[in-house]
Amino acid sequence: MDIRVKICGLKEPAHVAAAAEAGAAYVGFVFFEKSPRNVGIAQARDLAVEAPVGVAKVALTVNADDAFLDKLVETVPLDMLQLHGSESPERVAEVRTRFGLPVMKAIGIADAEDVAKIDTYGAVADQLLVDAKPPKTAELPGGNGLSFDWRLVNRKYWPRPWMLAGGLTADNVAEAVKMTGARQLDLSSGVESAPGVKDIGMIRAFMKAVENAL
Ligand SMILES: O=C(O)c1ccccc1NCC(=O)[C@H](O)[C@H](O)COP(=O)(O)O
Repeated sequence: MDIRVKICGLKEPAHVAAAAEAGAAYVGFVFFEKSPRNVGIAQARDLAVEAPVGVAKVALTVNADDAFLDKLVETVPLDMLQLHGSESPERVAEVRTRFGLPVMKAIGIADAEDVAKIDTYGAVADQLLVDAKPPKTAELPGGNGLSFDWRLVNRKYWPRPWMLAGGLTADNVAEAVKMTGARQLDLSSGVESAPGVKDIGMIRAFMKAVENAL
């Protein structure tokens, strides 16, 4: 079984193309103004329209309201919405119904109590993103290049497809897959030469490391 990879925080068509060419199944666009990876709706539209056929285009939003999501889904050809804020299970269900796209809910993990939340969101989301919980001092609610203790999700089963995220790199991905059993992975910082600056060589190296991880 192949591992499916999502490369998040892409801002340039060449990086979207390189991710797809290297075998990424998903590409992610970040809508969060404080992020060095932030894109506007018009920019995301151009990236999505030019994306190679077959790669799934995911929009990452943080506690977005209906007006923003209306504009987003009307303008950008998307395959999935990723909710990366403190959206409640009720809000996840509402977004799923209202916008007619599969919804992936990110859950930040620092301890076993956080792991229990995955079951709650598993009842309402199409996919789950199991990510490191951001430190209280972090500016960003995700994309901080930090891993959590992978033993917390070792041999867990959830009734929804899930992705492992948080601090993945070409150097640690084999161990991450071995410890967690993840079959989908999501990363951003691990393929960047500086915050928000994707590196095609690092994208290729990560995808190669994933191929060798199984
Ligand atoms: O990447 C951002 O800047 C960002 C901003 C606001 C919310 C979430 C954000 N990123 C989430 C991700 O890119 C990934 O889902 C994940 O957290 C992995 O990030 P990384 O640890 O950098 O590989």
